[in-house]
Amino acid sequence: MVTIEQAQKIILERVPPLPTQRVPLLDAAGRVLAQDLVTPYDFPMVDTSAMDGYAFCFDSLNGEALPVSGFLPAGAEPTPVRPGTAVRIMTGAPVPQGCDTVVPIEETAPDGEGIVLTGKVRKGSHVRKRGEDLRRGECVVAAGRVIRGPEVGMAASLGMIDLPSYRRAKVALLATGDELLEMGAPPMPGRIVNSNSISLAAQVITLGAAPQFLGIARDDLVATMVKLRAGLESDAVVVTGGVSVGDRDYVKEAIESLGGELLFWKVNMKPGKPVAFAMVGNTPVFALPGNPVAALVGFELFVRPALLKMMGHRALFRASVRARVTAAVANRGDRPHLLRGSVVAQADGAAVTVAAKQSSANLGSMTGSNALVLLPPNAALEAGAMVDAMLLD
Ligand SMILES: Nc1nc2c(c(=O)[nH]1)N[C@H]1C(S)=C(S)[C@@H](COP(=O)(O)OP(=O)(O)OC[C@H]3O[C@@H](n4cnc5c(N)ncnc54)[C@H](O)[C@@H]3O)O[C@H]1N2
Ligand code: MOO
Repeated sequence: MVTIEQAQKIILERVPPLPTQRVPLLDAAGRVLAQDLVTPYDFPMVDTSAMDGYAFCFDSLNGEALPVSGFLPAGAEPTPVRPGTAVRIMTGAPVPQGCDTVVPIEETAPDGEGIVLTGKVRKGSHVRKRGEDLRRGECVVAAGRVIRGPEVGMAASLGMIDLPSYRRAKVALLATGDELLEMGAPPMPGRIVNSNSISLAAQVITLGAAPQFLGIARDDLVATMVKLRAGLESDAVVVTGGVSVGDRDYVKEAIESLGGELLFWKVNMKPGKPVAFAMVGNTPVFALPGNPVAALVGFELFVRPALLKMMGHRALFRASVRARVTAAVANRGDRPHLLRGSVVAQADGAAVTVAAKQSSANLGSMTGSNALVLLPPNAALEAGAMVDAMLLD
């Protein structure tokens, strides 16, 4: 049996990064940038007005009214401006030759055919200088950053239509168990609906990866091997159920019969002790327990960091906050217990309320929760004690 940290280390040492590819900007959103994005241009490309106002040469001011010689909206071609005159200019228009200063409309007053300046003016004011925002050759987004709205916007502003990014992991999901019913079937005594595959698929999508459903394998070695082999076409396989010590738990045997290298089985934690991890060729295979909460907790701790690493992410683990428990909690078992709870921000810091029912078969302990609190064996905490709560969203 390994610890949570040992299991994570073994997994992260083995999972390979996925290939990178250039993809259209919208498809790149949510992926990780594979190469530094470098601007081939200065931005702004020319000195540009930052205000709707008037542009002129500061040194030609002589206290007299300035005749206005033209109008320059954004997008128009600028023509040179004679010293001692001003041009009406709009925000975003290039500052024309002969001008170095802009005053906003509100700081001027009309005077015959021209204007007078009503406020104090500084030379060069309200002009965004060429290269002030970005310098040619500068890295504007570093490799390893997650691509979001601002990053695709930046790429578009450089004239690009695609970005080099890591591939989305294709994650095959296999459920095992004779008791399982297909989704949509009414649950009945002794039979349960396969909820794990859809739960895990939703988590996979949230990470920016792509789920692929392998369906349900009956409790039979050959049936499990056939489905598992189909999953090896994907970038990773996640199996649920059939990984404990039961007479019909065939998952480990199926992995090994396909030539897989079993790297660990059983992690010292609750829920989710019977977790196995294997490499079958280059494909990581995660065998999670069938209990729905154990499967989701196993996904959080082991599958999520692995998929993130494969997809080029640098931050692989969830953030934690120090939080006050709102009621006494205890772990009477001999395994570290990951309690599901709900963290809220309060005036005096974060508080976490641990779900009342913590059975690993009870999805209800997770549906209302947004955090996991690790309680060591035999720990007993009073209300108000401080814990680390790992935030799940
Ligand atoms: N003698 C022992 N028995 C068990 C041990 C043990 O150490 N010794 N460990 C227990 C723990 S802890 C867990 S967790 C479970 C995990 O067992 P398996 O991974 O083999 O899972 P199954 O037995 O196939 O299923 C457990 C449970 O989960 C339900 N299930 C299975 N698949 C799904 C699915 N796709 N969707 C929803 N629910 C599913 C299944 O019906 C069972 O109720 O083993 C303990 N036993
Ligand atoms: O590890 Mo199991 O999830 O305690 O039931």
